[in-house]
Amino acid sequence: MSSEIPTLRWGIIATGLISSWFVQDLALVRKDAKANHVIQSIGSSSVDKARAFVSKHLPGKQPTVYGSYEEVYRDPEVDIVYIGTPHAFHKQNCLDAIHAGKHVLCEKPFALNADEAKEVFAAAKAKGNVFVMEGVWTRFFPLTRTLHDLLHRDKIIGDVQRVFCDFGMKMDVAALPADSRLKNPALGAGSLLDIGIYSLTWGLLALDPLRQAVKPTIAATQNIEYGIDTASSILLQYPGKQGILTSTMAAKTPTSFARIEGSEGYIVVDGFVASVPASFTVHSSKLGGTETGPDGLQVKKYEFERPGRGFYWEADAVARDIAAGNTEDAIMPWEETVRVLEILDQVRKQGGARFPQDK
Ligand SMILES: NC(=O)C1=CN([C@@H]2O[C@H](COP(=O)(O)OP(=O)(O)OC[C@H]3O[C@@H](n4cnc5c(N)ncnc54)[C@H](OP(=O)(O)O)[C@@H]3O)[C@@H](O)[C@H]2O)C=CC1
Ligand SMILES: O=C1OC[C@@H](O)[C@H](O)[C@H]1O
Repeated sequence: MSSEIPTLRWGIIATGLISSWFVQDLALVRKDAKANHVIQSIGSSSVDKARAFVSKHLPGKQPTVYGSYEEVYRDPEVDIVYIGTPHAFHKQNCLDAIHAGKHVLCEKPFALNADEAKEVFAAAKAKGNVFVMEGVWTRFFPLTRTLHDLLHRDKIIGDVQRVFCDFGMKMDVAALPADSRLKNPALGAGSLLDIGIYSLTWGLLALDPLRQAVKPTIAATQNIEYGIDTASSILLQYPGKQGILTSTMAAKTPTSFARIEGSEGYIVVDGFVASVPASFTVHSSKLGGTETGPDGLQVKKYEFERPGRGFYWEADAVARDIAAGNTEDAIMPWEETVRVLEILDQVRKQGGARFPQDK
């Protein structure tokens, strides 16, 4: 790769909440940017929606606007398609973009189940030379990378033994319209794929980040209401270590936390706003500092700045991968997307949440 930072031209499909967050972040001026991001075109179910999206979220910019997704796939000025549609459309959107020869960054969850994800990756492999990644943005945060290194490179709390993680949102499912992406099973609704995926992500990052351990034993239970899981609890059992990973759409107030326990201490990840933590605190006999907590362990808090929301970290990684000729990213490779979806499939099998698209 040359010393110049790469430029990537994005075609955005769908003009909902996440697409607005994504483009706002990519439009930020950053002094430490690792790539230039150009919002080249916007595709929506209606050209008026696309125009309104641009004037609201990209003032002063003039991307090409389309009243369909197909025109984005066909746009020769677009290098990569960002997919911000509801879960149930991800597979077909990915296949269509790949078929047109575009790189793809697809929002989480990558697909409804592991079979769908494998179908997309097979298509990408057959096409050759297209980069595809699931946008699990929190994996790319400096906070997450630092936590990963402290846990696994420095073994700052010794051997990881247990992980607790909860993500609770107040979504008032009863009041949502039947066609909401958060309520309609045909759109992939439910707590598990929408927010439980984050709890599972923290669990896997702590317990088995490199997919080296044997596959875990899974025990799971789900509240099924309105035909979807409104709450899910997962127990992941690895030899000598376990994760307790939960999600609910019925929290009284939004709650999120993660606590990772090891043989020499523990780490509390906190300051969450929805899926995003602000800091973590290490309590350990291995810190080498002087400040100690009531439990006699040394204590160190790690805090992180996050201008905007933080989508540019995953976008920069994607741009650098593409410039380097990679078809997968090392932090979120295809195998990891499949591992996560296989666990989610197993949880739904035990818990009872079904999508019409499941075989
Ligand atoms: N990384 C993160 O923090 C977050 C990720 N997400 C993920 O982003 C994706 C989209 O979520 P979000 O932006 O909240 O969803 P929204 O409901 O806000 O937007 C979805 C958009 O998809 C398009 N769409 C196409 N078909 C349908 C349909 N049948 N019903 C509804 N919308 C449709 C519409 O855009 P148009 O009419 O322009 O085509 C719509 O605006 C999901 O995969 C979700 O999990 C969501 C929130 C946060
Ligand atoms: O990814 C997400 O994180 C935040 C939630 O509000 C949202 O529903 C979900 O898709």
